[in-house]
Amino acid sequence: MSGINIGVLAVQGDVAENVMATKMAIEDLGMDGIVTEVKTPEQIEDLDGLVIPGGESTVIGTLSLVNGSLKKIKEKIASGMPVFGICAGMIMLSKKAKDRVVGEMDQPLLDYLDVRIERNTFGRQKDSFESEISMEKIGISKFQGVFIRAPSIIETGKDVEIISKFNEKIIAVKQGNILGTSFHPELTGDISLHKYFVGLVKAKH
Ligand SMILES: NC(=O)CC[C@H](N)C(=O)O
Repeated sequence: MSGINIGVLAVQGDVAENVMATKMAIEDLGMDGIVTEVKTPEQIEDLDGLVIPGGESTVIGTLSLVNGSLKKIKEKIASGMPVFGICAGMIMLSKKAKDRVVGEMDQPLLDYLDVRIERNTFGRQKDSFESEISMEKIGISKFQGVFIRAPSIIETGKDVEIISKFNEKIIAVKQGNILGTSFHPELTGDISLHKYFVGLVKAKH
């Protein structure tokens, strides 16, 4: 069997950091695989897994809609491709998102992860913070959560597993092959969560 091919959606946001963390995860697991920045539907078609980085979800959504990659990502998720949405990436995966300040938003979403999200739950850029969190359910007992204009999950559907909470707020979830976090693992130097995701991709490969 050939190596795995993981893409990092390179529209906007923390792309390079996620390419690096995913490459390190593959290497650390002793696996054969490549990680590439992807933008177009053609590049997304060939992937075994996709990371959607944090950034600004309205920008990522609108640009992906315009160039046709949103539709292609939806098709790939429907066919079972594992996907890891980080912060804005998790917002992109959701069925419904509102903003803490602005309220209901009509922004392009992938409409897969059965959750309702509140954007900017923890405040603005200046309210960014770090805190130790835990994800026992997926075997990670200690992790440094980096929260930057981070969302939280305010409602979950029946197929959604809650992986972590911080101050009573849901900050990490899993639904089948879809993984989402409010925080930014690629900014910590700890690749355990990226390794977990690569494991999902491998299992599906
Ligand atoms: N760090 C991030 O990805 C922030 C997400 C951003 N607040 C949004 O709503 O899209």
